[in-house]
Parts: sequence; structure tokens; C-alpha cells
Amino acid sequence: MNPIEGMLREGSLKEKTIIVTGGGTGLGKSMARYFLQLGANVVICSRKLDVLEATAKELETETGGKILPIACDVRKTEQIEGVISASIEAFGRVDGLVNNSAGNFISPTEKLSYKAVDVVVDIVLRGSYYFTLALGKYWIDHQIKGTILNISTTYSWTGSGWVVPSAMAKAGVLAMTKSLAFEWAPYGIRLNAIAPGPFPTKGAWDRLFPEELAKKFSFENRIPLKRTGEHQELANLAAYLLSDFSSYMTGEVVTLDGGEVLNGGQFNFLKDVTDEQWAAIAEQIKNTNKPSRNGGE
Ligand SMILES: CCCCCCC/C=C/C(=O)SCCNC(=O)CCNC(=O)[C@H](O)C(C)(C)COP(=O)(O)OP(=O)(O)OC[C@H]1O[C@@H](n2cnc3c(N)ncnc32)[C@H](O)[C@@H]1OP(=O)(O)O
Ligand SMILES: NC(=O)C1=CN([C@@H]2O[C@H](COP(=O)(O)OP(=O)(O)OC[C@H]3O[C@@H](n4cnc5c(N)ncnc54)[C@H](OP(=O)(O)O)[C@@H]3O)[C@@H](O)[C@H]2O)C=CC1
Repeated sequence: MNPIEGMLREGSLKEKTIIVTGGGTGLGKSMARYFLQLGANVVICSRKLDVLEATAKELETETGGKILPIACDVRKTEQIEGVISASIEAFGRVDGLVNNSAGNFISPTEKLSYKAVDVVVDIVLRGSYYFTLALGKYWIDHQIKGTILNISTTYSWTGSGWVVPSAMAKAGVLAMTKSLAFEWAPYGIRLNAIAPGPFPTKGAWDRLFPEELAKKFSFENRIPLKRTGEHQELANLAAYLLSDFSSYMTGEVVTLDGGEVLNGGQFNFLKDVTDEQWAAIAEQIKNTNKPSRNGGE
């Protein structure tokens, strides 16, 4: 496969300031890089300031863009308000938000303590609605037509065992996306979401796909397109959804997973049937059709 290139034309996010929660690592960092390349000012925030500062330095050198790292636990409203004020002070205003921060790990649900469930739900759901509410109030007060992108998952719809706190929280984020897309549309505020399939990141792989599992299981067998996602593919879609090119789109959730979620199709087990078996099956079915064609049972 050829390397995936940036999709939007130069300057597509010029004069926009975008906050990316969890922007110091993984997919957040890849989105931040592309937004900077497209001319946006970017604010990255999460708990670990040293990680954010290292990322900011790296991306600033690489892109020549303006990036501000700020420590913020998205479970703390006063810290979120601090990020918004510091962003306005640095760049004049805020136009976009990516709710990307998350906590997650696989575990049998009955083995989880109450605190273990809370920690995931609080980062994902509470963190997303706190940030959305704080920024929404600011946008409505200042008549700014802001845009929110929520990073969800495909199991927000299907549900999934062994990541139940994450599934509950991400489903809530999806409900918020669609509900507020309608309610805040008159203010010109748009909310969309991306439901990614597997995109290799250290954060996700350490907690969801540790070595013990990786030895026994491969995504290539599960994903119809036979590979995991490239970060630039997700960054391209994210940039589009935050740009004015998507200005007629709101309340939408775009799945980007190589078809993985389609595994639920009832007859998909047929993928392993050979050509010879198909020939025999066709013969059998045609034979059963014959009597009914002649008016019999
Ligand atoms: C690989 C394919 C991907 C497919 C798609 C998947 C879709 C979604 C993907 C993602 O969300 S990926 C993002 C992953 N990244 C992160 O999670 C980064 C941030 N995470 C963290 O910092 C930590 O993991 C955490 C969520 C904050 C938990 O860390 P920690 O344990 O240090 O927090 P505490 O507050 O101390 O503890 C909370 C509570 O949780 C219990 N716990 C932690 N790990 C487990 C475990 N593996 N099994 C059971 N319980 C666990 C811990 O014991 C604490 O409970 P108490 O013991 O105090 O009651
Ligand atoms: N990678 C994948 O395959 C998939 C990922 N996703 C989603 O993509 C997003 C990014 O995940 P990914 O890049 O893989 O994983 P990462 O672990 O790299 O990203 C998670 C980020 O969340 C931040 N974070 C965690 N807790 C808090 C908190 N309390 N306050 C603020 N920030 C916090 C972390 O920073 P810090 O530790 O500094 O706080 C980290 O930067 C998540 O929403 C995830 O659910 C969805 C489907 C698949």
C-alpha cells in the first residue's frame, strides 16, 4: 500500500484554534500534527505535562505551527475552564474541540471494582460532556459557530464484552453527539464523531491487546480489508470534520475500521467456504428448487 497522504489542501484549517484532549500521544498527537500542517493553532491537553511539552516541541519543529500544551484532567471542570481561558488568551478564540482523551483496559466485568468502572466512565463520558458544556456555553455567549469532534468506537453500537465501562461511556458520548447536534444547530454549532477500528497506538495496545493476546490473535483475520488503520487516514477524516468543507454535516458518526464492525453479518461465516464447496452447495440448492418449480413441495 502507498503511504497515506494528507487529504485537504494547504491552509484548510487556517485561522482556526482547535483543542485536542489527549493530544500528547497516539491518535491525538497524529491529529494535532495534521491540524498544524493545515494551518490551525492547536492546544493539546491531558494529565502529563512533560509528555505534552515534548510533543509540542516535536510538532512545532516539524510543522512550524503554533501549539500550546496545557495540563488538564478532563474530570475537573476548573481545569477545563483553565484550558479554554488560556487558549483564548494565546490565540484570541477557540473554534474546535476534539474529545479524544480516554481510559480503557480489558477485564472480565465481574472482576472490576466500582472504582475501576468509574475511572473509565469518568474520563470518557464525564470528560467529554464537561468539555463540551464548557465550550458550548462560551460559543453560544460569543456567537461562535464552533465544531466538536468526538472520538468514539464501533462498539458504541454493538456493545462489547470485556470493555463494558468503555462501551457504556462511548455510547453515552454518541448519544450526546446526536442530541446536541440537533439542539445546538440553531447556534451554528456542529457535532460529529468518528468510530475508529484498530489503529496501533501504545496506549491502546498496552491495555487492550497485550503480548499474551497478540501471540494468539491477529486483526488481519478479523478485518475484511486485512489491516489495521493508518493514523493519517484518521487525521484526514478528523480534519475534514473540523473544517468548513463539512459545514453541512452534523450529528454524523463515521466508521473507519476496514469493515471490522461488519463481522456481525449473520452469514459472514461463509467467508471460509472454498470454490469447490460453493459448487456443491449451488448444486444442492438447485436440486431442492426443482420440485417447487414443477409445482410440488
Ligand atoms: C487494540 C484494539 C483497539 C480496538 C478499539 C478499542 C476502542 C477504544 C480504545 C481506547 O480507549 S484506547 C485508549 C487507551 N488509553 C488509555 O487508557 C490511556 C489512559 N489510561 C490510564 O491512564 C489508565 O489505564 C487508567 C484508565 C487511568 C487506569 O489506570 P490506574 O489503574 O493507574 O488508575 P487508578 O485510578 O489507580 O485505578 C483505577 C482502578 O482501576 C483498577 N484497574 C486498573 N487496571 C485494571 C485491570 N487491568 N483490571 C482490573 N482493574 C483494573 C485499579 O485496580 C483501580 O481500582 P481499585 O483497585 O483501586 O479498586
Ligand atoms: N487506538 C485505537 O485502536 C482506538 C482508539 N480509539 C479512541 O481514540 C482515542 C485515542 O486513543 P489512543 O491514541 O489509542 O490512546 P492513548 O492512550 O494514546 O490516548 C489517550 C489519551 O487520553 C489522555 N487521558 C487519559 N486520562 C485523561 C484524563 N483524566 N484527562 C485528560 N486526558 C486524559 C492520555 O494522556 P495522559 O495520560 O497524559 O492524561 C492520552 O494522551 C481514544 O478516545 C480512544 O478511545 C477508539 C477506537 C480504536
